[in-house]
Order: sequence, then C-alpha cells, then structure tokens
Amino acid sequence: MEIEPTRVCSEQTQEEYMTEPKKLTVLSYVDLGLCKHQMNGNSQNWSLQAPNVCSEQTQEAWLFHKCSACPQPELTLDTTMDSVRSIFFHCNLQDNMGSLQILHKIMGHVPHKQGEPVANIVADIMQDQTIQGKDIFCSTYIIVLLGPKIVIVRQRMDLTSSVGNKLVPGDELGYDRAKEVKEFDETKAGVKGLVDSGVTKVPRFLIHPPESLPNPMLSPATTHFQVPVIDLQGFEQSFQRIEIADQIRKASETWGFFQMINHGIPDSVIDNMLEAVRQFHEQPKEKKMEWYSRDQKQRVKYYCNGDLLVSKAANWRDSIAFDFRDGPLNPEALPLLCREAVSEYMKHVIELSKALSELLSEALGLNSDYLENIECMKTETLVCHYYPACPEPDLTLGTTKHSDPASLTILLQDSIGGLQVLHQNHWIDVPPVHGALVANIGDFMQLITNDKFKSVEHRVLARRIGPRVSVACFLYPSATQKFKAYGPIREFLSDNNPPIYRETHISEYLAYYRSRGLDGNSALPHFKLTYSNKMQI
Ligand SMILES: O=C(O)CCC(=O)C(=O)O
Ligand SMILES: [Fe+2]
Repeated sequence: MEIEPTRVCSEQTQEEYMTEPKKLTVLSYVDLGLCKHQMNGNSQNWSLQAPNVCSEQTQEAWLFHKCSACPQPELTLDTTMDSVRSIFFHCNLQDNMGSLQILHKIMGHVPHKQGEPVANIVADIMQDQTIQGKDIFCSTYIIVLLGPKIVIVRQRMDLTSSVGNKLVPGDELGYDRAKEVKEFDETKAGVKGLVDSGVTKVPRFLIHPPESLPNPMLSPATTHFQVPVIDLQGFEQSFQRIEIADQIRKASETWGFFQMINHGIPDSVIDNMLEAVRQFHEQPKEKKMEWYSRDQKQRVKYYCNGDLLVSKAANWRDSIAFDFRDGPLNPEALPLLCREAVSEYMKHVIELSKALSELLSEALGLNSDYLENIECMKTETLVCHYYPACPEPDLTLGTTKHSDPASLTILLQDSIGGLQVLHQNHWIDVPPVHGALVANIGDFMQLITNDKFKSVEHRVLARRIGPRVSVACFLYPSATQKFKAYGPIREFLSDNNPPIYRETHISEYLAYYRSRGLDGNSALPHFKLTYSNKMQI
C-alpha cells in the first residue's frame, strides 16, 4: 500500500511536534494502537491514523516514528512493544541511527543494514490462537531506546490475519480512548472529581477487561491462607532478633508480604497521616489542582494514575506523591494541609526502614549492615492513595495487579480493606489491622537476592464503600547514584545457583517499568539472563 503524499508530514512538522517533552509519550500510543485522535489533533499528517488505514478491507497499516533527541534518555524509552495484541506482524525499516533492540535470550541490538527491513512477530494473539496453543511463532519484545540523536523508524504493520479477526488498531476498544483520557486528565480533578460530579457509571477508560477483574464465580476467603503478622517487639534484643529475622526470612521467601505490629511508629502519627491524606484529596478541587502534574522531576505532585497515558485500563484511584530522592524535602515544598503529618510520619518510617534493612540483611544470612552499605533502600518515595467509593466496583480496580519496582515497600492502609496479594495462585486479603504496617518485597530486592526473596503481585479492589486511604513508602536504591550497577549479590551465587538476572541500575529498571504502565505483568523477566522457551524465537 502506498501512503498518500498529503499524509506524510514534513520534517519541520515532526520537529515541532516532538519538541515538547511530554509528547514523547505519544510514541507509546502509536504502538498501542491508541493514536486515533492523539496524533490527529494538531498535526494531522505527522503520522497516518491507524483506523483510517486499517479499515475492514485493509490488511495493513503504516506508522512513522520519530524519536527525537532526548535530554534524559535514561529516564524514558521510545517504545516498549510487548504484547501488542492487535498487530500480527511487523516489517520495520529503520534508518542508520540504531537503538532498536529485541529481546532474545539476552538483549541484542538490531543493527542497521541499508534498506533492509526487520521483520518480527509481535502478537500474542497469533501465538495463542493460530497454532492451537503451540508456540511456533513467538512474540518478540521490541524496544527503541532514545539516545542523544534522531531516529526515524518507519514501520509497517501487516494485519494478515490467519484467524480471520478484524482487529483495528486504534479503534479496537470501540471508542476514542486517548481523547477521553486526555479530557479527563485536563480536569485535574481525578476520580474524586468524577464522584463529586455525580457519576453513577464507571467511565469506559476505567473499565478493566474481565480477565483482569476478580472472578465473580470465586467467593472471597475461600482459602485458609493468612498473610504473616510479625511482632517486632524487642527486635533490638538478640534473642528476639534471631526469631524475628527468621520470621522475616520465611515471609519474604514465601509471601513477599508481611504485616508488622509493634514497629515503633505511634498510632497518633499513623492516624494523623491517614487523616492528612484524606483532607488533601477532599479539599476543593481548585486548591489541589495546583499540585496536579505528571512531571517526573516534580518532587511533590498530585495525579490520577501515574500510568494513565499508557495503561489500557485506568484505576479508580488518585494519589499525591512526595519524592525524597535527594535528601529531605524542604517542608515549604509540601502542601500545608499535610506538611506536618508527612514530615512526622517520614521521620518514623526512615527509622523503621533502617531497622528493616538490618533485619532483612540478617534474614539473608549477611552482615547486618550489608543492605545499608550497598544503598539499595536509601531513597524514599511516599505515594498517598485515595480510593473513592465506586458506583460499579465490579467493572474496575483500585490498583491493577502489579509488583512494586522498589527494594521494599512499607505500606499503611486504613480500615476499609481491599488490598489483596497473590499467594499460590489465590488472591488473599491483606486485612487491615489498626496500627499495623505492611511490608512487601519489591522487584529490585528479588533481583539482587537472585529470587531468594519474592516480589509478589498484589492489587486493590474497587469498593462500593469508601474512601479508602493508603500510604506506600517505596524504598529505592540511592538516587544520587542512579546508574550504580546492581545484580544478584555475589555471596548467593555458586555453580548450583547461577545469576538469574543481568546487572542493571535503578534508572533503567524504572524506565522500563514505567514505559509499560501497570499491565499486570512483572517487569523482572525483562532483566533475566535466560528466558523460557516461550519467549525465544
Ligand atoms: O493501596 C494499597 O494498599 C496498595 C497500593 C500499592 O500497591 C502501590 O502503591 O504500589
Ligand atoms: Fe504496590
């Protein structure tokens, strides 16, 4: 198929379009087939609109990607193309700038060869449906890294459907999702704003596919499993300490989750923190919208769904986040309403995190100061969630199934409930216990412990009752050394226990994690040194 010349945009238009950093995310829309109006608004001919080309009679579509020079390439990716469900086959023509990578056992570059297209199967659908369950064709992950250079990828999608599906990228959901999401985002009022405006139906962009929602056929609490509760009382004394470290070891190896009681943070500090978060989210929208932002550099920001622009289904949740990455935040930089509560809470959480760093080191059989010395829990990000009561909780989620990217999360939840952890293939409630805190192992900890400690998937159900408030403190490697290499801890490795993961750094990990949004799949396999047969070509 030839592209109509009127639809091919000039270099100048592309340049204009891409100069605004926030537009970088648009590239993801293209690949997710959500670009229908997104690309069309201001620059009609920057890219062909997928729906126009992929009509029912048409078997192919063309997309042009331009990856502009990026000021902070370590923070972003051009494209993460895993499981692009509506596309069966790609034929890519790249220019000579490089940066296209495929995931094949180990990450490999796809070298540029003059005029030679790259072909790859990308559709899980093809894998699942055409060959009756046999993985003859496997989808490949493609990533285009942004470098300090310009890359133009000219991409053709062949929709030669051997299963007869009439899949239409960009229109696959039957409505213009990108437009609805954009309009919603521009209200800066979050899900709480929807509730205040009196919605009685969950808007489409918040509706999850049935396979991501709790199975209505399964009654809750069908199992005898119970998330471990660990009493930290007396952890400083040697006798109790050995026992406590052992309980932490067991919980981290099997559940990746445990609740902590007698952790030393006074109830009043906890109650004030929860109340401050509630008050922030319940203040008039004109006041809180000043804080609304998606800027990664902004250290205090309020937003609805960090991955709103890339996810396939949004969550019934608003958040305010405080990024302590470069040391303490100036209290003046915090909203007055929660300034005192956050400062007080953080003072205690940092103390607790130091104790946990020692206990986890001991639980791993290492010196108490091991994790502190490698600085893998040095930086805190506090994310305070607000889940309004939901009119149709069966259609959406408070938080999609995910594992946390950090080393460790210390989570405070109020008394509403809804948090669940995936344990032995069962979704188990993490019941609210007044004054207790939840700890959960994150992906980075799983990576450095070579799978000894598990970063386990969890989710939050939407509820008819609410609001629910929770406060997640993510402990990350030092942000002052964001390119410091981390790989499986040498002490754990042997011929019988070879490294499972390659070395990476937190910047790379987060860039990959964020580029996908919460899509229900762990980011960890991407960093494995070997891959299961399913992922091999
Ligand atoms: O709200 C909760 O209880 C959990 C939130 C969560 O999992 C997260 O922020 O990563
Ligand atoms: Fe989480």
